[in-house]
Amino acid sequence: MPTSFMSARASSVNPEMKAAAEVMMEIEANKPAGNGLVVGRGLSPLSETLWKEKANVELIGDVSARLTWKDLTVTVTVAGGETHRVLEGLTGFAEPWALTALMGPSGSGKSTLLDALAGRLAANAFLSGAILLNGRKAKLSFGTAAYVTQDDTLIGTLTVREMISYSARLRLPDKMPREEKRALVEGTIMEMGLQDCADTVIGNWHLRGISGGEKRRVSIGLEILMRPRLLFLDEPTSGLDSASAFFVTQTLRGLSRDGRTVIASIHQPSSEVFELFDRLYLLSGGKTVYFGQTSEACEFFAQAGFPCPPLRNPSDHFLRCINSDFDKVKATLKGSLKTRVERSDDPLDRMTTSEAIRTLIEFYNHSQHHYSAIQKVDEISRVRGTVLDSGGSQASFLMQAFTLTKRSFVNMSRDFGYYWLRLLIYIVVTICIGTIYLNVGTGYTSILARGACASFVFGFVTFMSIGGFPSFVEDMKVFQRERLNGHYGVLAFVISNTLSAMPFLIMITLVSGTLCYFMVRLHPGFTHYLFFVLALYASVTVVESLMMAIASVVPNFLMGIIIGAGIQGIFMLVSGYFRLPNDIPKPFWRYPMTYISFHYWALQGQYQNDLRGLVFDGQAPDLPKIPGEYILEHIFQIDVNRSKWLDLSALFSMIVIYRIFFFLMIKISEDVTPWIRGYIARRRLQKKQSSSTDLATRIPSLRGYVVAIEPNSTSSG
Ligand SMILES: Nc1ncnc2c1ncn2[C@@H]1O[C@H](COP(=O)(O)OP(=O)(O)OP(=O)(O)O)[C@@H](O)[C@H]1O
Repeated sequence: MPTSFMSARASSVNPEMKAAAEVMMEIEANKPAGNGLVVGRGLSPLSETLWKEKANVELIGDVSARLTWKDLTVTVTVAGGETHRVLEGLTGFAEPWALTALMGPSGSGKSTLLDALAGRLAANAFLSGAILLNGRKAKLSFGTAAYVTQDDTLIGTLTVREMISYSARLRLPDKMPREEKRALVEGTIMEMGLQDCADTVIGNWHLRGISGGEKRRVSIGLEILMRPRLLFLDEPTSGLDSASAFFVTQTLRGLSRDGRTVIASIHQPSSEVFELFDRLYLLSGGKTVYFGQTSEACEFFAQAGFPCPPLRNPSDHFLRCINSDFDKVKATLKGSLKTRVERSDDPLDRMTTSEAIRTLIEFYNHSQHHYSAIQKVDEISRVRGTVLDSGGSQASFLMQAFTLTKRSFVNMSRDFGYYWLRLLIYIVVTICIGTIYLNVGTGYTSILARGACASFVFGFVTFMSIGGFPSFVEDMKVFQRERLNGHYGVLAFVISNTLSAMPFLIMITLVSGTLCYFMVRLHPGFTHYLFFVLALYASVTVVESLMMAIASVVPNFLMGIIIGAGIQGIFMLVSGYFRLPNDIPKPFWRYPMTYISFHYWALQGQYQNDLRGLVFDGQAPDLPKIPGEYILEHIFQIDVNRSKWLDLSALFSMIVIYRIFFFLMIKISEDVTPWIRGYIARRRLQKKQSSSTDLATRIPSLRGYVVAIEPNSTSSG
């Protein structure tokens, strides 16, 4: 038997091992296809039974995902440093061949539980407890698990088919024939019932596109395309009509029947949809009300004293029993409904929902469901299964970079606001510059006019690139969703983002630069024209790169624009126009700020490009002519020994530096930030534990509680 498929830490001929070997032989028979795409069905229900009997063995080769969580508690820090427990001591599991529903009233913690399981908690949340995948601690983001979040972050200018096709090309192996890829895409479109809108654009602020429910189905389709081993869905049926909700849930059930592990939070399923779920996890106020077979939930509620009335949808009944948000309204109406309440045999009419929830939680904690959940979690956790590799992209780096560049280019070319409106504004503004400085000449006053014109072009015209920021923020949102689901790497994104914008930036700067150059009649000669256009292109690209780097840190478009504008304002101040270079206060403003400012390099280069070699009139007709070199050195205080091409190189280097910075910011937020947050969370927990130990030493009766807050803790994120 190949060692990659089996590693047993038990003696060679014990019965456990024999059974495990039988399991592995079956896995071997269901081995994934040779193209590397995991299409195997995992273990059959027969093997599943065998697997259940295993314990304390290492089971390698079974590519299905068994997720367990034990004593999971999530605490968030709210305003004023107060902490608030969102989830409290949850224990449960999710297995292949079973579709698990997470249900509960709004605010009960469904999304938080999914986020915690998927390793995507917010920065102010930290968790304690153990989450294990196949008996091991695992990082579930970046492709190991797929997650369909509540928001549909899609590219509005693409059609449904294009969106799914690009996604397929980004993730499927390069070697897979086009026909097969197309078949997968079409299959997904069919599964999600999107045939009728497959060629309709998704829609954005200026394009009316598909409906909200269709967007939801596209989001789900994008994730089920690769048949992930572990799939989380946050309210996949919200916004869908009952028929669509049924078919979508049926697809998810089909996926689970294929050996995948699927957990979905769901709000208000119809009885038909509800029956499609195998296991139900009911939450209220962050606590478990019920976890067990869906088919046994009604009996559980009946035993707890809350039988589901005939002809009522069980899920409606459960949610009515555990939603305490309207207790106050009920209390107010109690007087007017007195007679009805007295005659009613509904227990909920005779107690508040908070009381009902307390009763149910208490009942669950002492129920067989709870004990068997704990037993099952221990059983699954003991078996150390396969370390699931990232189920993300199987496409090569080049394929990812090429597809992303193409997709981004198509998106930009269709986005009116992104480039076309900007191109129009650039043309209008440069025509204004051209008419104001028309044929500037070489008179005495033109010296100042040329300086002012260059300063306006490299200061304000480049500043207008900030207008692309809202689109960058949208790009970043799509990137974050796709990246967390492992669709492609950071480098491929940064490269594609740089390349795809190039044609538009060249077009914008070529058109506006040419208009400005010839209308103002700057220093004649092709190299002078080329330098001017290249410096303009480099400056606009630096601003784009700077804004993209800001978008990676500040994903809010208003804050991003304010920060970007502030940075550019500071750069302009030290560019050498508003204050001459030698007069800029030292050391901070002169060094390093002038050298960091791209305006400084652009202006220095353009001054040289424009003035060197020209001769200007003196202040009066009888005064001698002034050579450009003299103006450069003595009026604009420019180092004439430095080549203007060096200034241009500095500008191009800045593009590279900002792009590297952009790359690093993403990597830091992915790798370093969670580590720091984890460290802080551990420190906080340790502090809490030591203060509890102090208390317990002083008050012996508290000792038992100290043990209760010592579960092995993991950091958030
Ligand atoms: N990072 C956070 N900071 C502050 N509060 C939070 C945070 N995350 C969750 N909460 C709070 O925890 C509670 C549970 O939120 P969660 O989004 O998990 O609920 P939900 O059951 O998914 O609700 P819905 O069905 O409305 O989406 C809410 O009261 C929410 O405000």
